Amino acid sequence: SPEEKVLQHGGRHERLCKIRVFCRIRPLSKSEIGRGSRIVVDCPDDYTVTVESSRGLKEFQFDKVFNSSCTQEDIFEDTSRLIQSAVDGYNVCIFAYGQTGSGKTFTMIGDKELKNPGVIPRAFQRMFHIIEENKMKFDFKANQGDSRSGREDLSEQFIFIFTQKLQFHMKRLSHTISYVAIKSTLVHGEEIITDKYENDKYFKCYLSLEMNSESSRSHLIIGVTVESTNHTNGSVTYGKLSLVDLAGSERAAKTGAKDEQLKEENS
Ligand SMILES: Nc1ncnc2c1ncn2[C@@H]1O[C@H](COP(=O)(O)OP(=O)(O)OP(=O)(O)O)[C@@H](O)[C@H]1O
Repeated sequence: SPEEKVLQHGGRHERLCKIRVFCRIRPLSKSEIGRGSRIVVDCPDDYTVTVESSRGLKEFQFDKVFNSSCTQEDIFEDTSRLIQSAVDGYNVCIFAYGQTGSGKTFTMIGDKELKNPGVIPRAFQRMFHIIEENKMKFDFKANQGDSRSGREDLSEQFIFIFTQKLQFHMKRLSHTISYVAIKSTLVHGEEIITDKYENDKYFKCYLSLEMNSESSRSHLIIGVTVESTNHTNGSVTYGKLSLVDLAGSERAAKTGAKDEQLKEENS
């Protein structure tokens, strides 16, 4: 809880509780250009977005606005210090929210070929870098479900694999997965990968829907807990990094999602 952290960290309360909201504007896609669509969003400065609507120009304020020419590097530059914060014992959550096709998956994961990797693979690269630099030991496993909540644990909906070159691959899993645990150990730059999962019926993350031919109608939540031991005084701190690519925020009726897909999307 914030109170506990205040006691632990004294005056750093503000930093611990701070929420920052960024807005990213994506460029028009080829199909939008083909349909003759035009841009109705503008950012007059780094903090303001204006949107043309039937009731006039609407203005919104953000902590930062990234215009359509901003790169994946630009986005990560502004979030990367949070990775160090997680290693330092803070709880950090980065999530993407927006309607289908707005660019959440592109921002968080990247394009399919990973030529333009997004926040998640970059975050892991940065984390491995910090770990290697500090000669730390890395223990990595998927979160376990919280049986008290009575809900299916969303963090069980993923599987991620690191190759020896620390490349990042990921597959979204259906919520029917009963248990997933991936463990990866990195000691002094040498990586050992062990993985284990019961029920390997994962399915491809891209599902075709009425609003977006490549829509991912599931939430993706990756949680990493970082345990750091101070070898001078033996104190142990825990930081948590949660990286989330939410399902589209539009009304379900518009998407055509049904049954299991709809259940997963609503959770
Ligand atoms: N900043 C960007 N630059 C270039 N292409 C982009 C950008 N953002 C998104 N795209 C492209 O736009 C398309 C839709 O983006 P994306 O799949 O990330 O949307 P989404 O918000 O995750 O949608 P859904 O909620 O349905 O999963 C993709 O083909 C993606 O590659």
